[in-house]
Order: sequence, then structure tokens, then C-alpha cells
Amino acid sequence: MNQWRNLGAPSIQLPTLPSLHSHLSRSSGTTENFAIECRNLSYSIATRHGKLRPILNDCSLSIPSGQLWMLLGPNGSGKSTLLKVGNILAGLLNPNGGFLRVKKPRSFVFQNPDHQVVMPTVKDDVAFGLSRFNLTLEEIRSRVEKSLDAVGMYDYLQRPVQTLSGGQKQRVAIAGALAEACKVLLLDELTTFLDENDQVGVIEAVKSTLANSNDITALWVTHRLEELKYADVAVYMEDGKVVMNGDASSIMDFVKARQAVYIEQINSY
Ligand SMILES: Nc1ncnc2c1ncn2[C@@H]1O[C@H](COP(=O)(O)OP(=O)(O)OP(=O)(O)O)[C@@H](O)[C@H]1O
Repeated sequence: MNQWRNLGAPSIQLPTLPSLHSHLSRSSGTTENFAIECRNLSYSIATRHGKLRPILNDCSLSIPSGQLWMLLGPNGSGKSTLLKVGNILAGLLNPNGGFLRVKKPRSFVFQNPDHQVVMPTVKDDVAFGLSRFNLTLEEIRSRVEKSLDAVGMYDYLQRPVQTLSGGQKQRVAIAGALAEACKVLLLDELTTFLDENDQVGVIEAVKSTLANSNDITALWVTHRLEELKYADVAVYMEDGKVVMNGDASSIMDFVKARQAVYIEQINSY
């Protein structure tokens, strides 16, 4: 059973920060317009020596519905962990403090395309998660077709999944989430194993899905600076913290400046 299809876990409201929560409600009137909202979120793991090791430290983000946000940062900065905490469903991870709300239904799509598809054909794969809803065959067919159309994979309806490229598998996985009426897509480095064509195909599929829906939101983890131009907002993380968020060009400048400092340090040794 692939986990990305599990939907419907409750939003969590963590026990701390009552004053901050009431401040949010007061200042914005409502927080309902945010698809993902976290405030001062922390997550630690217990080490073998019984100590707590912080992985996420005081992270705050408010992502409005309908937007594509990208999460960048060096290896180990906590990007995937933040996404997994946002996925809370199936008890994947439990944060230790802060406030988190993620709109439902939400789906998590993983890095490796071969872990996304489970059924023999494209249409069966997209229909797979719909069996637990009380839908007629006609409704299932309509949802499968519409969601494949949304990611540009309608013509592949009958194709055996093993004949698809990595990027096409990722798009089928996203179609599966859309068929289940997913409102939040949590996308973890989907383009890592893809060639340039597939990379562009996947990100453009996500972008056009959001543009045509208005209320689907995506949080996209990436290492690729060239993908930033698709983002409404980009977030840079370091050492488990959100260091900065802003438009693509300001984050690009920031990352390049960070890289320049790093290279200078290496060269000075
Ligand atoms: N279950 C775990 N047990 C121990 N350490 C963990 C666990 N999960 C994450 N970590 C550590 O937390 C830190 C953040 O990991 P995470 O995978 O979130 O980083 P990332 O920014 O997504 O990295 P990358 O870009 O390499 O994928 C890393 O140092 C990682 O080793």
C-alpha cells in the first residue's frame, strides 16, 4: 500500500502557544484562507543516548490556498521532515510543539517514481484509491479521466504503468491524488531522478493543475534552482529553521550569496 494515497487524518492543533493562536485569529480575522499554516513548529527525535535532537526548530509558514510554494535548503536542513510533519496522516511524524493546520484532503508524493504506482494500468492506478468512496462506476471513470487530463496524461489512460517514464509515473501519482479531490499536494523532490524533459513535464503539470483549480495548494521540496521560477513563493531552510521566504528572484539571490560564501570558505582552507 503506498502511503501517499492515505487521506483524511484530522488537522492537528498542538497544545502550546494559545496566545499566538488567538493572535492569528485576531490579526487576520480568519486563518481559513491558508491551506498550510504552521507557527513555531518544532520536531525532535530521541537519540540512542536518550537525548532529544532537534530537527525542526521554530518553523513558521502560512501558505494561502491555490499557491505553489517551494522549499529549498542544504542537505539535512529539515525540508522533508517539515513535509512529513505536514502529512501527519498515518502518524508519520508527530511534532513536539507549535501550531499546525493543513487543509484536507492532502496527499504526499515521494521522490522515487517507482514507489508511486501500484496497479497494472494507468487508469486502474488512478482509480485505485477511489474504492473506499461510495462512487458509481461512471463517477470513478469521470474522476479518473478529469484528473489524468489535468496532468496531461489523458492519452495514457490504457497504458501499462511499467511503460511510463519516471516523470509520467509522477504525473499519474499526482492524478491519483487529484481524483481523490486532494486540496494540498506535499511533493518531495519529485524531479530528482528525472531527465530535463520529464522534470519540466511534472512541474508544469503541477503548475497548470493549480492554475485551473484555484483551491489546490502545493508545497514542493527541491534542490534545483531552475525550478524556482515556477514558485509563487520560495522558502529557504537551514538547520531546521525557516531562514527566509520571498519571491523566486530574492530567494535565488540569497541562495547564490550563501553558495558564494561557502565556496570562499572552502577556498580559504
Ligand atoms: N528518523 C530520523 N532519525 C534520525 N535522524 C533523522 C530522522 N529523520 C530525519 N533525520 C535527520 O534530520 C535532519 C533533516 O532531515 P531531512 O530529511 O528533513 O532533511 P532535508 O533537508 O530534506 O535533506 P535532503 O535535502 O538531503 O533530502 C537530517 O540531519 C536527518 O539526518
